[in-house]
Formats: sequence, structure tokens, C-alpha cells
Amino acid sequence: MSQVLLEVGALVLSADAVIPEPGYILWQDGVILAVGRGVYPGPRDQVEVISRPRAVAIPGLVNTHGHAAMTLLRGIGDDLPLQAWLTERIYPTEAKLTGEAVYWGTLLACWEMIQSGTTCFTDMYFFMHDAARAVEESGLRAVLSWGMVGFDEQNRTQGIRNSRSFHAQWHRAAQGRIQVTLGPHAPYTCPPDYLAEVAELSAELGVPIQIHLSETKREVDECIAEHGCTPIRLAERCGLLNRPVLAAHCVHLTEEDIALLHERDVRVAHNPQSNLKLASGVAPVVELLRAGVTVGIGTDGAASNNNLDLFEELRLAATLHKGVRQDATAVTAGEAFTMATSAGARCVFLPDGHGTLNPGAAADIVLLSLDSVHFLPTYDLLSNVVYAAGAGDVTDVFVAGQPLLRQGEPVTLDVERIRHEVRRLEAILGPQA
Ligand SMILES: CSC[C@H]1O[C@@H](n2cnc3c(O)ncnc32)[C@H](O)[C@@H]1O
Ligand SMILES: [Zn+2]
Repeated sequence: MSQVLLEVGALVLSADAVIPEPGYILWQDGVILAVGRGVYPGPRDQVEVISRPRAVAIPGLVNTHGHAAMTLLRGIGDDLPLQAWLTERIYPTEAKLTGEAVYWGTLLACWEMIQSGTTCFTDMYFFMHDAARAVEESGLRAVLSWGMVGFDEQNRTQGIRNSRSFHAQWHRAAQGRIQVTLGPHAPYTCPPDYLAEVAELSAELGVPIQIHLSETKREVDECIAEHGCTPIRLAERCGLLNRPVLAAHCVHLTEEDIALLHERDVRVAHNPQSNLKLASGVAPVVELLRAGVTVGIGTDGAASNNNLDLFEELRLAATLHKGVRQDATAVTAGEAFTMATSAGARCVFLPDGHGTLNPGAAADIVLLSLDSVHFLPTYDLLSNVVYAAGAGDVTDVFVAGQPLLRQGEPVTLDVERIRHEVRRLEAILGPQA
């Protein structure tokens, strides 16, 4: 495929490599070949040129935790804590979902994420063949898992069977944009022997695991009462932490938990907005970062957030811990940006270097308008991106070098059709149905 040259007004290659002046990115076959300041020095006649002199290029944002099709449940179960939210409102609504609904709900999520600068996301849900079809069509990169629960023998067996068939059909599909992982829901829905079985399957298939861990104090207290240890320690005893693991939430941790997360290189998805909305608490992100744990940022599903805007999440991650700790140095702009980009990419098991705009990284690129009010004035470009910019400033999105949003317009999605189908499903799924 031919080379593409993107000319921009400024670049943030990574948190510690900011170019606040015009420059370029050159890519081929979805991979960045060169970046630089000023005018591209090579021959221009052989390359396709995209000129965006009034935009800043940043690495695409990585959403490290979510349930994409829960966009269909946006607004259901507001103002409830996690367990009541799940059992009284979410599970009964999810019981009405079909593969077709998950397909449209996932497309809706893809639309929202593309529009707000996310290029890669994780998903743990049901009817995942339908979700994967939506991802393939959207052009996004995704790390998908079929959610597994072990309430009884039948759903345990079904969970393993679903995960195997999903892996067989979709792992490394969509030109490598889709990765399949295993998704045991949580220690309170998956008993220890089931978690051990999932760990064995993960080793057999050679794929990582994503799981909710230590989200609420109630979860930790009940785990200690039932199993004599914290959810993190339980996951270790079940053999889960011998495998690559992405743990969502990790709000209620002991010092020993944090040491164990670091020792086993468990990646943590920090979901500040969901944790606040479900009244779960605030994750000890400063302690996790200090211990050397890789922390990314996630939105969680749209029923606990209630949007999939990672710019909001990025800003909250950079401000929340300052307020809670009364320490203005807690989670700097650079740390938050890293969490949303390169650390996020590591969280979701992408190869080293992804989540940056350095040569060798995937050409997953987001452009923000320098004409936006949020870039006036611009003394410190990274500060503008983290503390001022928002989804409304996103003009263009590329994944693996392919345009998904061009000057504000979705390229891959028929958004009018998505709007129509979601309105239809709303009447079936909503509380008044
Ligand atoms: C088994 S598929 C995923 C399952 O998880 C539910 N879910 C969504 N958000 C959360 C959360 O923050 N904690 C725990 N479980 C969550 C979702 O509704 C699905 O049932
Ligand atoms: Zn979740």
C-alpha cells in the first residue's frame, strides 16, 4: 500500500515528547515510519498527502475497560450502588438483549468512541460474535472478551464454550485489529475453581484475561468472609495472576495487594467516573503508580458513567486524586496522558511502543483543532490537551492509518441507521417496555 504523509500544526508524540510547531507523520501499511518537525524531507510525489495545518496530532486514546453495548442501557439504574444497580436494574434489562441488540449497541459505542478520540477499546459482554462484527465494520481496534459467570454448572460450561468459539473465530481478526481475551466477570460471580479453569484456558489459548477486581468495599469484605483473603490474593491463589491480567477498578486495595499486583505485572484499568457514580470509592492510583503498576484509564459501560468520552476520564484522573489527597502534584498531566495512551496500550497487551506516535507504532492517530477555544492561548500544549480539550475538539481519527473520522464526519459508520436502530431498541429495552 502507498505511503501516507500527514502534515499537522503540532504533535504530542508522547507525554515527554511534545512538538509545539508544525511537523509531519509518515506511515505505510498502518505503521508509523517517520515523524518530524517542519517539512517532510523526502520526495512527495509518491505519497498521499493529508494536510491539517490547524490541528495537533496525539496518539489515539485507549479505553482500558468497558462494556460497549451497554450504551443501550444508558440512563438505566442511575443513582444506585453497584450491587443494587446490577441486580435490580442491569441484569433484568440485559436478560432482554439479543445478538442483534448487542450489534447495534456496540456500533453506537464505536460511534461515540470515534467521535471522542478513542482508537482502541476493551469489551467484556455477551453475544460477542455480534459485537466483533460491529468492531470490524467500525475500523476500531479492540480487545474483546465473552463475559463469563459461574453461578451454576450450565453457565460455567457455556462460558468456556462461548470463549473457545469466540477465540477460534475472532482472535487476530479484522486485519489484526481484534484481539480476543478471556473475561471472567469477578470473584463474586465466578467461584475459585472456575477462576482456576479460566486460568488454564488462558494458558492453553495463549491469551490474557480481563476481570473486575476489588471494586467495592462490600466485595472485599465478603471475599474475606467467604475465602479468608482479598479478591487480589484470591485471584493469585486461583492461578489467575500467573497469566497476563487486566484488572478493572482495584479501588479497595491493601498494601499487600498493591505489591502483588506489581510483582505479577497485573495491569489496572482505572475508571474514576464509574467508581464515583456507583459510589464505589476512589482507586489508590498514586500508590499504584508509585509501586510501578501499569495503570490505564477506562470509562466502564455507559450505564455507570454515562458516556464513553475518554477526554472526560483523562481530565478526571488528573484532577480527582489532587482533590482527594489535597496534593496538587498527585497524577500530573503527563502521568494522566500516559495512562490514556501508552500505558493504556500496555494494559491491553498491545506491543511496546503502541500508544505513542513514534516510528514503529501503529498509526492510531487523533487530531484536535488548534482553532478550538481550548487551545487559546497555548503556553504548554500538553496542559491544553489534558486540562482544557474535549471530545468536541476532535476532528480526525485514524486507526492503523485508515480514516474513521474525517473533518468531524464518521467515515465507516452509517450513523443515521445506528440512530434509527437504537431508537427502535430503546422501545423494547426501556423500563416502560
Ligand atoms: C459478564 S459480562 C459483563 C457484566 O458486567 C456488568 N458490569 C458492568 N459494569 C460493571 C461494573 O462496574 N462492575 C461489575 N460488573 C459490571 C455488565 O452489566 C455485565 O453483566
Ligand atoms: Zn465493568
